[in-house]
Amino acid sequence: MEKLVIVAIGGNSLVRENGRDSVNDQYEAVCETAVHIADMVEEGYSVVVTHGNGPQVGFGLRRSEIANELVGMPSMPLVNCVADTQGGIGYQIQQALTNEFSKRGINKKVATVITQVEVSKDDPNFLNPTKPVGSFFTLNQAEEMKKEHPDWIFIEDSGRGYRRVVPSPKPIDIVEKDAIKSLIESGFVVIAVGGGGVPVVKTPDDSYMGVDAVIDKDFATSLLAEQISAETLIITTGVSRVCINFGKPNQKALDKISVNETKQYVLEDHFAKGSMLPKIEASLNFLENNGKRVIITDPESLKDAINEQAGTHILAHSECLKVAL
Ligand SMILES: Nc1ncnc2c1ncn2[C@@H]1O[C@H](COP(=O)(O)OP(=O)(O)O)[C@@H](O)[C@H]1O
Ligand SMILES: NC(=O)OP(=O)(O)O
Repeated sequence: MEKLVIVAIGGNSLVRENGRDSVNDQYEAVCETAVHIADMVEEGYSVVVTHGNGPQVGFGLRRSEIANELVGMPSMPLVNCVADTQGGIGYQIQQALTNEFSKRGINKKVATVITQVEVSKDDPNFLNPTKPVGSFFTLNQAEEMKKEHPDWIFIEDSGRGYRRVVPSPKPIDIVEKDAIKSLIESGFVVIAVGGGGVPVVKTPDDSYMGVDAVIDKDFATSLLAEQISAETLIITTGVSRVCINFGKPNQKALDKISVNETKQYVLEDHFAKGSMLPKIEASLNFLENNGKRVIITDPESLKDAINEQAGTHILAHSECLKVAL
């Protein structure tokens, strides 16, 4: 039986630096990541892919706002912007993987599942927006924009600039989990919970209804990993390893750490809110709910990382004991 691995692709890792952030540039980045995912499939892993949408959902929301401001087009609710990014990025990953598999003669089919993710309507995060979306701005630019749009909230994002934030409730259930499981069991490489999933709440008559928010894809990925009993959770992002003292002269990259060490680093405030902290919290959730190992790395290091030659590895307690023996 193939080992089940879930790989989360960061939304920022698909947006190129130096302004190369068109849809075509993003497809190029997706194709590069597809090469590394195909390497893992060739090594015999059963792979589920999830992805972020932080930059892309912000771009979509802004496009809709500008069209509304300039020509009065009806604006697009945030929840629909999320669904659009799930379809748009899922399409690119699906095509890139299908082409890569065909080029290498890998006999695997790919399917993207439009995934609704249930959240609680009473989640306190609706009142305290924390999820950065869209472009990065200077402090001056953010202050100018705030004059025009007093209701927008900006935060500083890991030394990279200022970004708008939107509410980010915690995921509590993956509505399409059974469909995802069936596809995995039938041998598909499945792409799911894109952009953290389309956020929905249960109504009093037990129906689902979309809500305006962006779920953190690391939390949604960790929940999906738990619900499909994945062995390994891999989070790819812009750095090859997680660091302590990040961005300081005494920055140190982490290679292999235990759950307890990780918790200690969280208490010491080593991981930035809205960027690295959710990845770490999602990793701890997974490991405390029967997950075996988490790897955080950049897409280029995927193959080496799964063979323990790269990345930051966070190990469940029992796995640490195995390493020590
Ligand atoms: N302690 C840390 N170690 C490594 N990177 C960190 C740390 N704290 C913050 N970061 C930043 O967080 C980024 C990852 O968050 P982000 O770009 O928001 O994720 P995503 O790739 O999911 O879009 C890294 O590329 C790095 O710039
Ligand atoms: N939805 C989400 O968490 O996206 P990013 O990973 O791009 O921030």
